Amino acid sequence: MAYFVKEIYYTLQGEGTQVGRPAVFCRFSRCNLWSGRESQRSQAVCQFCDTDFVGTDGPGGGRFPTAKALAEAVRTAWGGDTDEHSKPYVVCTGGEPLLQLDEPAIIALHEQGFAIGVETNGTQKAPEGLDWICVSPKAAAPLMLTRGDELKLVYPQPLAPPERFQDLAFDHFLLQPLDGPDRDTNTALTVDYCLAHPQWRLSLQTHKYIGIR
Ligand SMILES: C[S@@+](CC[C@H](N)C(=O)[O-])C[C@H]1O[C@@H](n2cnc3c(N)ncnc32)[C@H](O)[C@@H]1O
Ligand SMILES: Nc1nc2[nH]cc(C(=O)O)c2c(=O)[nH]1
Ligand code: SF4
Ligand SMILES: [Mg+2]
Repeated sequence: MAYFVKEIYYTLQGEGTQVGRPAVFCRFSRCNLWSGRESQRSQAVCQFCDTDFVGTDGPGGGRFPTAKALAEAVRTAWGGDTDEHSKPYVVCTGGEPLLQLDEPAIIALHEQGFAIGVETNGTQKAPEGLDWICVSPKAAAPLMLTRGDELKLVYPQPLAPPERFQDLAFDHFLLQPLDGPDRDTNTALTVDYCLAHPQWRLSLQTHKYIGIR
């Protein structure tokens, strides 16, 4: 199977429990909850997306004909050491990565020495072998993935309050302020919710504050 990838680049994980960890970001094209076209945002199931995932024209992006070719491109983006002190890490995101990320890709990435994280909207089943699963539920989308390593809810979503997710089988529960024109207000609301409900921790999108991607 061929893989369609918007961009592949090396940066720091900006969000969630693994914040600050060097990682190759492999951003798959396409999402099942929005076409990616601005003209269709207001009709989309997920309307707050902060990401361009359309096409394959970003840095390091392209159509990769095989899992091996994809994994080699990820390895090239890592560049540096792969000794026992610096096991390489890839974050598969998108778009919705679980529309494309399959077991052959996971095997090929493991063969290149990578631990594999995924950022998913939780509407698809996850293939075997992932090392870190971050689920970020969207209010209007059915949640299929009800277990994983972290649940990272964008807050506030009036139709998806944190109470709906607090008993699911995740090790970490995070609230991430909804970015957009009301980011500061949403950050204050998120702080208040975490203070009142200490099961939840604040996840800031740190890369946006320090000007990295
Ligand atoms: C662009 S999504 C791609 C992965 C997957 N489709 C998902 O939604 O989880 C990556 C992360 O950014 C979050 N995100 C997207 N738009 C956001 C926004 N406007 N404010 C805060 N977080 C946002 C998503 O909830 C998700 O955790
Ligand atoms: N630095 C950085 N960290 C991230 N963590 C999750 C991201 C995503 O878009 O999935 C993201 C991103 O876009 N950039
Ligand atoms: S599900 Fe993820 S990639 Fe898809 S539109 Fe929403 S935030 Fe963007
Ligand atoms: Mg992002």
